[in-house]
Amino acid sequence: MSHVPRRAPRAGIHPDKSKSWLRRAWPLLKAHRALLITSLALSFIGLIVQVQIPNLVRVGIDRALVTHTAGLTRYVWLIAGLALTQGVINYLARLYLLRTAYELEYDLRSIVFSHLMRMSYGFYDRVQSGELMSRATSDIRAVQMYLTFGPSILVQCMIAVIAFVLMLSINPLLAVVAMLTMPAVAVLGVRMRKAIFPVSWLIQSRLAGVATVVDENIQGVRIVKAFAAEQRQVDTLASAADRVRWAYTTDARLRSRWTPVMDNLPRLGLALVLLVGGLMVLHGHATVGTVVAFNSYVLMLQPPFRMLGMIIMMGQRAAASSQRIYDILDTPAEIVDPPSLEVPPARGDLRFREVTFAYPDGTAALTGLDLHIRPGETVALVGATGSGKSTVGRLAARFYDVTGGQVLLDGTDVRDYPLETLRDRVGIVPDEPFLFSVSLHDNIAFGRPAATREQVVAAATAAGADAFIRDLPEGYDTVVGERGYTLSGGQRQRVAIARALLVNPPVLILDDATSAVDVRVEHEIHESLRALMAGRTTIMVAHRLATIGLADRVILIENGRVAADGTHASLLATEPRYARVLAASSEEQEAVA
Ligand SMILES: Nc1ncnc2c1ncn2[C@@H]1O[C@H](COP(=O)(O)OP(=O)(O)OP(=O)(O)O)[C@@H](O)[C@H]1O
Repeated sequence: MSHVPRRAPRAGIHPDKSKSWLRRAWPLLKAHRALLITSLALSFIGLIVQVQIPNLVRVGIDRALVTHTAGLTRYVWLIAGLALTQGVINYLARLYLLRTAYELEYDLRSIVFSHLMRMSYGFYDRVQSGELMSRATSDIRAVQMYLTFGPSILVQCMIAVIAFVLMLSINPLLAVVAMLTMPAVAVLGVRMRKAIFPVSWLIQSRLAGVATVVDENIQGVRIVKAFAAEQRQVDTLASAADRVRWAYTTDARLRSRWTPVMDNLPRLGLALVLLVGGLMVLHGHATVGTVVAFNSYVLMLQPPFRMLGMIIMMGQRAAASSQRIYDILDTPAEIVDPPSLEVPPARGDLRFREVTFAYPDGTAALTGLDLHIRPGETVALVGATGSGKSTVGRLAARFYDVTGGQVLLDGTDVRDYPLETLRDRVGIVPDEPFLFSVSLHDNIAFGRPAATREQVVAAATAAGADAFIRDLPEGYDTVVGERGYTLSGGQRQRVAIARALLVNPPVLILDDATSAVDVRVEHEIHESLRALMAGRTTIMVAHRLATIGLADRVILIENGRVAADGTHASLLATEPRYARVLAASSEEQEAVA
């Protein structure tokens, strides 16, 4: 996998939960202050320049056109020059603001994603992946928008103060008249946003609903077809799409009601200025240039007032979004590195001592499990469905921590190993392996990205994957996964085994990892495993007799503890429960076949 050098986030979120959301985000904002402040300062300077333009128009009209005391071109050039300057300044201000926004977004995304990667199995058991995706995208965007565009809008509002002061110095009465419509613009702007905003939320969540329906039905299209449920699923989509349509129509109705109001307020302002200003001109209390200039001010000042409503809503949304992001960041990783980093040399001795374990939702899975697996042993775990076999592997790799008792690897509690070392020593191949949408080489080298092609091929050969990979159009460079070549279940399992083998762990856990491979290939895999890695401790969660036959020892698990322990032959002879479990699982397999 190619590794792009990345920059670490410049700062984090303040860990103190009692602080307000903005104060917690402050370190992040502070880390980017140079860019943000430059952008705000530039936009402030740009606004000062902008405010000068109507004033120059006023002086130009009065002197060049009314009193003929100055030349016209001079003002034209001055105004053009100011407009150009303002354009350049605004260009830079906007560029820096957007850069700040995307830098912030990058940091937030890195912080959230790194945290998600640290979270343990228990966390992912509890949360919904769709919800996490939304937090990782729209919530981050909402916070970023407010943190950067919020200050920028506030700076734009300052234009109002500057312009008002300037207007007061020119004509106090007309200045007040020009500002008359502003409170109405601000109040109506807030009302408009309040009316429209909930509908925008609704649109977002309903669009997400449609996306989920589409996504699930495309992922599960084989099931839909198997049950000839196409029409029903189309109906499900239609009703989700109908909800989106309703939300959009409501949004359109609200917008078409509000937009004319908001658009006409400036015209009302213009009319007022023309009325009062015009009367003043007629009575000699104001100049024509003043009326023209004040018209420009009215038009210039309304947008920032309109945006006040937006900034309030953006603030509310950002507060809610930040809370959801903080909820993730405030969830501590349950499985973390221990303080002491002394570890014994790897031998592959695994011992479960009085282990009890319940999943985070309270389901008891292990209830006093005692088991010792010696270095180099191959052990099959056999038991009824739900008896706790997979859980044994998950605790050995410390995906979860035991509720009681201890899991010892080479005499040391797994909780005393640095996680990276532990995962190097305990390799686990799940029954439903996940492949990334990258090449087979990169999928196999996932745990050892620096591995050479020879090492990857050796691992694939041991896992019985080399032959079929070579037959693929692009061999090891074939891209698999969602957007690539589709492998069969058994082929995927072999790739996953190769991936675990490349790390060369002293303890290998095959959690039903060969269930989709036919018995002959399974035998080949185990033969090559045996030859290649004599001395490796292997635990197999096994249902098939053929798999069990490969084990030195069989452990019968019942209700989360060891019910019997011995060779296949001895258990078959002495343990009726073992015979019953085998009979049940072979019946199950026949039913599946
Ligand atoms: N992530 C989880 N959250 C909550 N309960 C779980 C979780 N995984 C497993 N369990 C429960 O823990 C118990 C033991 O599960 P485990 O997967 O270890 O059984 P198993 O023997 O491997 O079963 P199977 O042969 O069907 O794979 C079961 O009651 C199961 O429902």
